Amino acid sequence: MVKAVVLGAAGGIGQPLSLLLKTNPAVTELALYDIVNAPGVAVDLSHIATPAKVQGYLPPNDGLKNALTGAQVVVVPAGVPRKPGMTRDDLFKINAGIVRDLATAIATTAPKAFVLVISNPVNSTVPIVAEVFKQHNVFDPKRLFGVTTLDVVRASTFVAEVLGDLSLSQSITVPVIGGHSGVTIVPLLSQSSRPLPENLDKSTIDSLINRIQFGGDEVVKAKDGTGSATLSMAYAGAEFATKIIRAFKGEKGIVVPSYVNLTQEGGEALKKELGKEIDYFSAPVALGPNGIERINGLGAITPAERVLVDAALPELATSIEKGVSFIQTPKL
Ligand SMILES: NC(=O)c1ccc[n+]([C@@H]2O[C@H](COP(=O)([O-])OP(=O)(O)OC[C@H]3O[C@@H](n4cnc5c(N)ncnc54)[C@H](O)[C@@H]3O)[C@@H](O)[C@H]2O)c1
Ligand SMILES: O=C(O)C[C@H](O)C(=O)O
Repeated sequence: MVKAVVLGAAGGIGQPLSLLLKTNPAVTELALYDIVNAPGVAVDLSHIATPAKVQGYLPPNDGLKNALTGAQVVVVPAGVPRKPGMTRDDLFKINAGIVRDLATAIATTAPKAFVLVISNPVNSTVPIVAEVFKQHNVFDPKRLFGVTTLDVVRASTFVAEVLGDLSLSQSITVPVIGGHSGVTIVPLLSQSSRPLPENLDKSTIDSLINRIQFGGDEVVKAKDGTGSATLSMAYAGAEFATKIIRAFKGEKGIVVPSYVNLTQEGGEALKKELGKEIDYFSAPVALGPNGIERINGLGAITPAERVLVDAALPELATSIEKGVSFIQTPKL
């Protein structure tokens, strides 16, 4: 039995993500919570002929608590998206409080659930969730994930485009490490499961890296003020949730990049490799029934990739500190 919960289920990501979770036969219960429209979305999805029993919840009458009760997996795409000209960090002002309040509800109602954070800025919202859980003495780093899968999906697609054959995209995996914004997104093209041609010129490689790092801006610009990536994010979020559920149900050998807390198996070794005392980083993690079993290291990265990692660290550290102090600093 797997109960999955989507917080922010009526939004641009929430609706298609809920649809994809409803089509996952491993999900037996699907709870959809939003401050608006969730019951309608739930009734609509409930007519789909798959096992999950779907229920929608709004804030009144303990809606959030009832949605979360008994949850194994909680996916959080609640919050505002970017408009052209904004950075993800510009969303902090609104989304930090939303994520804090939802994390408080998860910590008190479903503290053992796997929490998958999509709301931006991910580099700060994941530390926010961790600090809230610490305040409630229920923090387990193995169960908290920043969803960076869209960067991985983009890397597969854009590499396949460079290779001139989109049909390759589903078989190409490229580890994307660091964090989830601009220069903190570090694709390790040298570790692509399908090597790039050796004679590829530097400007093609540089623009490929730049496109993966700023793929989100490409969508924000194209949507022209109406939001950011929703459909590709729903696909990526469902892919990630499916892997968490498969590992939870006992499948072995699943390794996925995710933005995680480094106070756990493999974290110290990774910090040594990074050469920086940092508490969160996106790296490939090995999954098991209790969440993260081990954080993997960087592998054999090239000197050029090392430059990208070094460039990511200062911004990451600032974003982490911003999230942590949002919870730790007493409000006047
Ligand atoms: N991690 C990633 O790769 C990634 C990718 C795309 C978007 N995002 C982020 O995901 C978030 C959502 O994007 P979207 O396009 O779906 O936005 P959206 O505005 O379409 O949907 C957000 C939903 O959250 C709901 N919401 C707001 N406050 C809430 C609360 N307190 N409790 C429950 N629900 C609440 C809204 O009612 C809305 O339905 C944004 O912060 C965006 O930046 C992250
Ligand atoms: O770009 C955004 O603001 C949304 C998301 O983080 C993305 O990468 O598409």
